[in-house]
Amino acid sequence: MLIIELLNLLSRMAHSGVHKDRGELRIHENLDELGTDLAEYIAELSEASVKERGVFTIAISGGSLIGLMGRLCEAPYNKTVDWAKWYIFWADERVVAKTHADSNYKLAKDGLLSKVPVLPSHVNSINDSVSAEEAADDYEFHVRQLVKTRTINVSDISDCPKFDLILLGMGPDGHVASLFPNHPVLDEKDEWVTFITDSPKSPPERITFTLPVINSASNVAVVVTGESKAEAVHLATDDVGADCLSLPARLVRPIRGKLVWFLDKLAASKLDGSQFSE
Ligand SMILES: O=C1O[C@H](COP(=O)(O)O)[C@@H](O)[C@H](O)[C@H]1O
Repeated sequence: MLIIELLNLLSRMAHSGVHKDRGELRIHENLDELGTDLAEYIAELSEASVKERGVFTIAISGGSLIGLMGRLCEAPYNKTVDWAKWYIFWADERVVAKTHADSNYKLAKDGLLSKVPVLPSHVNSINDSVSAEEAADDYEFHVRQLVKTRTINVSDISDCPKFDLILLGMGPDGHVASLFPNHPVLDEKDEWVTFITDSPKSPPERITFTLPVINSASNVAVVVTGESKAEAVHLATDDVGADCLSLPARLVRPIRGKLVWFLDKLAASKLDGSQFSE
């Protein structure tokens, strides 16, 4: 068993690298390998957090990420992960009913949460019966209560929540959570959760964690697949011109935490390539 784990690790390391402060890049041959590595990564962080603090606070996103987390619902993880210790949050949510096809909650419920024994009271979804502004305020208030009781850890350098793990996807335009290119919310410094009513991607009304919260997490993973996102991956992680420095995905830089990019070969196809060894 140990030898197999070592071989797996070596094969993974052959396609990974660390790019200065823009994080670790893990490049996978296909979606299957990416899904396996992602499940193992999440399970390891869960185990470490539960050991250290008795809980695991994880914020998820919507989109393709949820399907890529599917391995967690299978053996061994469905049995070995301490699901009762998980507290689940959303890094962003669309302001629609929880039963709506666009709801990130519904996506996660159908694809993941209904298949594992998480406690319903630990699933921290948004209030879907109020305006976007109120939903953001409510969600921030709720997160503040859980920081006060230290269910969610607190940053060592600010009053920000320090989630054990924030999982992000990325759009072809470089957006993460519901932080879109050139949007004023990228400059938000005080709020933990904010709202937008003009999302360039439907639906227009959303709430989102702000960059200070994302960058205060202990661990952030950005999970990106497909050729349509290759250019944005390059702009977010390679040495590029000053005009790309404000791409939302490039602004993800945990201050004290660890950043890992999970990529398939297609998403990695436009990387400069000099920063990782084959
Ligand atoms: O609208 C959103 O898009 C991003 C990216 O989605 P993907 O399907 O291209 O992976 C997602 O991470 C975010 O949570 C969602 O609201």
